[in-house]
Amino acid sequence: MIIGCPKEIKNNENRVALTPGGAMALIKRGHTVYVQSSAGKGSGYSDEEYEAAGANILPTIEDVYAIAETIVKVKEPIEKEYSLVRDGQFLFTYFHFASSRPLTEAMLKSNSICLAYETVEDRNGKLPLLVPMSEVAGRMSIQNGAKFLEKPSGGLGILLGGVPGVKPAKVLILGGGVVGIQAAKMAAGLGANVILMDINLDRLRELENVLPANVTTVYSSEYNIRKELSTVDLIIGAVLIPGAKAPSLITRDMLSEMRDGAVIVDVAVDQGGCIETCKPTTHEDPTFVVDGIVHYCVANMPGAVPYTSTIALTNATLPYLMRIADHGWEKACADDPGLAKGLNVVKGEIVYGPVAEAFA
Ligand SMILES: NC(=O)C1=CN([C@@H]2O[C@H](COP(=O)(O)OP(=O)(O)OC[C@H]3O[C@@H](n4cnc5c(N)ncnc54)[C@H](O)[C@@H]3O)[C@@H](O)[C@H]2O)C=CC1
Ligand SMILES: CC(=O)C(=O)O
Ligand SMILES: [Mg+2]
Repeated sequence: MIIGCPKEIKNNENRVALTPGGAMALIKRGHTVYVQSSAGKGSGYSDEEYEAAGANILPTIEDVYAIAETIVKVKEPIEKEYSLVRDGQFLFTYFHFASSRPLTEAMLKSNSICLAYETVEDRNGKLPLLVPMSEVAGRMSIQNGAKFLEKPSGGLGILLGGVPGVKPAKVLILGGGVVGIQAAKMAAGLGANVILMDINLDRLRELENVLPANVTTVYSSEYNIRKELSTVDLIIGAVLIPGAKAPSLITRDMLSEMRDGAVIVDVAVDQGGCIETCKPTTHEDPTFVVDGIVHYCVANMPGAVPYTSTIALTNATLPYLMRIADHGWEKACADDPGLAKGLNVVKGEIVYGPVAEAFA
C-alpha cells in the first residue's frame, strides 16, 4: 500500500503521525511510505532519519495527497487541505466531525473514507486511540489552568496548592474519564481541593478508590455544579459522549455565579465543548474572557508537547495502521468490529450514528 504522511498545518501542531520507526516497520512489510519534508521536525525527527528508514521525502503537501492511497495524520484536515483529499482516498486521523459541519460536508463531498481515531474501540469498549492524547491533555489542563490563574495571565491570582496557613484553590473537574483522572491526579498532587463529577456511578466508585483524599467525587448534575460555582477557582471540562457533540454543562448564565478571574479549561472543545461559551482557540492565542471568566479552549493541546505526544500517539496507532496497510481498510474493519467503529464517513455517507445525529 502507498502511505502518505503530510506535515500538520494546524496552529502549533508539532506532532507527526508516523515516526521513522513506524515508517521502517511498514516498509519492512512491503509498503511504500511518503513523508512530507520536515513533517517530523517538530517532534525531533529529521528527513534524513525517515530516508534512512526507507521512506521517500516529498517537498509539498500536494505531492503527498496526490500519490498516497492512505493518508495518516494527527489532526483533522483544515480548510486548506479539503480540496487535496481525493475520491476513494483513505484517511486515518482525528476528525471530531460532530463539532464541525464544514469539515463533515467537505469530507462527504470528497468521496473519501474517513476512519477517526477518536471512535475506534477496543474489546472493552474503551477508546485506544484517544486515551494516550487524553492522558496528555488531562495532565496539561492543570498546568495551563495553574498558569492562567496567575494575575499577569488574567486570572484571579491564586496558587493551586496554597501554602501553609493559606487555603488551597478549588478545582472542579467535569467528567471522570481519562482526561478527568489525569487532571485530578495532577491537581491533587499540587495540593488543590478537587471535586470530580461524573454521571457514571461505577466510575465514581473506581475513582474514589484510587484517588487521594483531597479529591471528592460528586454525582454530576446541574444542581451540584451550581452549588460549587461561587467558590470554584478552576474548572476542567472533560466529558465525552463518543463521537457526539458534547453536552453544555455550564451555560452562560452560570458564569455570573463565578468569581471574576476564575479559569475554565474546556478540554472537550474538540467535540464542541461542555461549556456553552467555549469556542476553539489556538496555542498562539489560547484564552478569551467572557463575563470575567478566563476560557482556555485549545483543541490540540498535545500538539504543544510533541516529544511526548507523538510517541504516545503512534505507539497506539501503528498496530492499526499496519493491519490497514496489510489487508486494506475493508478487510481490516471486517476483521475487527472495534476498528470499524472508527469509520465515520465513507464515500459520501455518514456511517457513525452520533455524527449523523449531530447534523440531523
Ligand atoms: N483539547 C484537546 O487537545 C484534547 C481533547 N480531548 C477530549 O477530551 C474529552 C474527554 O476525553 P476522555 O477523558 O478521553 O473521555 P472518556 O470517555 O474517558 O471520559 C468522559 C467521561 O465523561 C463522563 N460524562 C458523560 N456525560 C457526563 C456529564 N453529563 N457529566 C459528567 N460526566 C459526564 C463519562 O461518564 C466519562 O467518564 C473528549 O472530548 C476528548 O476528545 C482529548 C485529548 C486532547
Ligand atoms: C484528541 C485531540 O483532539 C488531540 O489529540 O488533539
Ligand atoms: Mg462575574
